[in-house]
Amino acid sequence: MEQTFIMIKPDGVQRGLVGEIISRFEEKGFYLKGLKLMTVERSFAEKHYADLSSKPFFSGLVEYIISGPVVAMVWEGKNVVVTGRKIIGATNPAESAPGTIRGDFAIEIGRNVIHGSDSIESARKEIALWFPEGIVDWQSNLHPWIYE
Ligand SMILES: Nc1ncnc2c1ncn2[C@@H]1O[C@H](COP(=O)(O)OP(=O)(O)OP(=O)(O)O)[C@@H](O)[C@H]1O
Repeated sequence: MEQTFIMIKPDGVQRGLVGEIISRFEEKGFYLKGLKLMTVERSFAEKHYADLSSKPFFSGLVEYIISGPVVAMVWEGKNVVVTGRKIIGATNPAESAPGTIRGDFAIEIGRNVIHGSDSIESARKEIALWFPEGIVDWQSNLHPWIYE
């Protein structure tokens, strides 16, 4: 089934939003397949955000991501990449709808609490980068209650 990479950024961890964010994905019906709290090196953050290296905010973005621990996760489910982005909300919290994570918990684009892969291909690359050891293989007993 489809998988996505979700990262709770340092502000989300510092602000005690880890449980709330995990709950939103769990309650939707997605399955948690990988989870770890970690700090990342500058070079690792630069690799994760390599596509944005030419942007003027790139160095500030990297400083932000390495400023404290992050929670790296893999979530699985039907359409989880697109639906995960909807749960997260628009990149700029000023434009994120209420009810989304950024709409409910963030004000500034540079402190927007959470990252989610923007395509199936990005998800594949990001999961390989963040979980080189692989992820846990398990199936939820709730599956028939969530899927037709
Ligand atoms: N103009 C900006 N100023 C400061 N930070 C920015 C700006 N634009 C984007 N960012 C930061 O860079 C991150 C990556 O930007 P991108 O355009 O890939 O948005 P996104 O895909 O919604 O976010 P993410 O990749 O974190 O899920 C944003 O989440 C935000 O933290």
